[in-house]
Amino acid sequence: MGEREEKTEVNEISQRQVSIANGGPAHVHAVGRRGSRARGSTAKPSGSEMTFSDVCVDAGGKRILWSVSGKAVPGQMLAIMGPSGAGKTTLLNALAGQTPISSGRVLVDSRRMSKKMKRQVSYVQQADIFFPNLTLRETLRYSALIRLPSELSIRQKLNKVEEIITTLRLHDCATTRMGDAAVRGLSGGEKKRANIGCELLTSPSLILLDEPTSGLDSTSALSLLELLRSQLASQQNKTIVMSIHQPSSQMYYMFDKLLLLAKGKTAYFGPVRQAMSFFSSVGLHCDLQYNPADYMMDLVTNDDSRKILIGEDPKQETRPKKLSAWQRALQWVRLSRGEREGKGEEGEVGEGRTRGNGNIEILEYDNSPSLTSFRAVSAVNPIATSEESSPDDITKEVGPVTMDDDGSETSDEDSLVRERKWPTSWWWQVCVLTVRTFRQSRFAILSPSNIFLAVALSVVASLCWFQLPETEKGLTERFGILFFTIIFWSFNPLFIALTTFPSERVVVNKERSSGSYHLSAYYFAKTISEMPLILFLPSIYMVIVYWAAGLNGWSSFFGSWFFILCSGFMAQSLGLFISATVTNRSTAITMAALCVLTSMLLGGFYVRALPFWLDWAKNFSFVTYGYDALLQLEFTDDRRFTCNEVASSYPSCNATTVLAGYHGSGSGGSPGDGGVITGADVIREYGGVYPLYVCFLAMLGFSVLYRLLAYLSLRHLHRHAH
Ligand SMILES: Nc1ncnc2c1ncn2[C@@H]1O[C@H](COP(=O)(O)OP(=O)(O)OP(=O)(O)O)[C@@H](O)[C@H]1O
Repeated sequence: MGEREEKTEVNEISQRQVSIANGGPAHVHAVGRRGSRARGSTAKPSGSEMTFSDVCVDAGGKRILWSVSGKAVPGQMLAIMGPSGAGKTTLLNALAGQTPISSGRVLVDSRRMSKKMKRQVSYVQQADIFFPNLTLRETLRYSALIRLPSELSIRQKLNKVEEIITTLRLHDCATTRMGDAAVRGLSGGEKKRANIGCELLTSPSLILLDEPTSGLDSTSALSLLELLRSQLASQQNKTIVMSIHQPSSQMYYMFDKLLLLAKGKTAYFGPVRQAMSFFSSVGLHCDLQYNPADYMMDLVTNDDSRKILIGEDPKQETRPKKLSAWQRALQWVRLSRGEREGKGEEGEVGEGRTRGNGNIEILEYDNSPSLTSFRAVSAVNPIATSEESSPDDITKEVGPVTMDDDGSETSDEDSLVRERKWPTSWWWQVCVLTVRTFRQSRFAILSPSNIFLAVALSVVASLCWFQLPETEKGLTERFGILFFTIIFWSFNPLFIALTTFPSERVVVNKERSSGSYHLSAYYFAKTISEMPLILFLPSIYMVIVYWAAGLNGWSSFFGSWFFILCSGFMAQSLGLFISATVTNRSTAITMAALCVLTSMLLGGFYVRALPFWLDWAKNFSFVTYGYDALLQLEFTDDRRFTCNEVASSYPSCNATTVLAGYHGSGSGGSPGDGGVITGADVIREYGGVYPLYVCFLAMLGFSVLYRLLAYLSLRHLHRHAH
């Protein structure tokens, strides 16, 4: 490609991205443009046309979807209906590219969905997954800042958010927190609209929604559907595909097309208004008073009618397949079309058996309605009308498809729709995510309960170890307070990470699956933003307890503070690693408890003399380095501890005998200085395994290692999930 052509393409892409974001009538992005071109129209901004043919999905060792086909076109709403377990969510996941399909094709504007194209398809999942502590406006703003292309100014992005808030009538709750089970926030309906709003930010050409009305009262459900119909489908000409359980008749007739599923198979696909005629034509008559959606649900849950519709046969794996009413109707259309067009051999139509041309298989009609019913079906069914396509024709409509370098099929116009891989730069993502994570995490880390815990334990510790004397009693008590401090400020960040990260990971997975940002940007932002937060509570503790206990002066205070923070950072990193690797929460807690208790045992307080073959293990305890550093900072060379009590009983008092009294062990040791033990004596006997700088480097090294492993684990899990 020449330089000039390249520039033109870059310009096109920039304009397209800006227009995508603006979502105004002037926006004609390449996908839509191609779709429009295909239909010979360029005037209207266009959604994307989605066709799926013979989609089969297997999971857990069984087939969940069986050759499901359909088509959704711009400006229309396609409803996917079916009883619980029919495969609606599985189909939507497959259409959104989040579940691999075993066979068949999903095409958007005649191209198979590549990673880049996934960004033009918005998928509003059933669960409303948000950060509970952010307000609705904050949620939309951060999403806009990251997901809208960098060609737009911040002001334009924020304006887009306000537009969405207005469109979805969310003004009244814009400053309300999203909330979750623990924190009250937006109502169910508001959350649904917020969920849709987040996806609308990027002005997608195709919107997939999984049961957006579930959990809503009938008025809210109707108003949500009206909004989707009028604002998105009619005004903005978007393509909407939505699964829905049991709509009222008013809601039902808002859809253009219906795909009815039963046990993973197609029971009907076509215009909603012709569905009832189709069912009548195969002998399934409906009382006019009946809500059509309710009636269809009855049909696909009733064994007899379902057999007619999907040709269910328990032994179908081994016996020649019975064909469903739908398949037979389809075959009839193919056959009659072949006859009309005079292609190939003329098909023979028999009472119980049909033999067709090259395209038509041998069919068995078992207990089936007569062929005349199928003629009737063809008269009412969209598959037989000229302007609509049957699922079988869907693949034929698609132009030549070739393979892209990323392994996805692409057509010759693909170069026009090459999107930049990420809408914003890595650094921009880090900046926005840092602010967002800070705002979200401050509620989790600095929650009232965590603040209360820190203050309460500071007070209790201060009372227990108030103004420790510089005697042998104070000396041994100092071991206790230092060990308690290091353990407390390791446990706390570790368990905060364990309890908060799993829910955060769900949101990140959702955002990452729509290609919003780099995982590394999120992870880097998380590390930076949480640093000041994890420093805050230990700082309160240190200020209170250190001086209340009368520990070793200013320089040791700052040193100890620093090492407590390092220890907290290291423990948080370990917590992240565990919760990123072990997705089951109770297993993660068990793992964490194992790590913590083992580290405590090996940390140098409970067991002074490990067996020689286990001595190396203390290097992997996350308590060892922090405790060792605190001992060295407390027992500096200039400290003097008067040991009169011990000296009166044991005239040859030395550091070993005093400390042995505390620890219940001790052997030999250097002679003391009469009744005085120095800090140097203590360190020589019981601390100072590693110099301070080694303690620091070890803690830093372990923190980086745990974080790196957590990152790799997250990346692996994300790739595995998608
Ligand atoms: N990973 C999986 N392993 C095994 N079975 C699965 C898996 N995913 C889905 N299924 C099964 O596939 C069927 C269809 O599930 P799906 O969630 O698509 O149904 P649905 O129509 O969306 O149901 P609902 O309306 O209750 O949400 C169900 O019987 C479900 O148990």
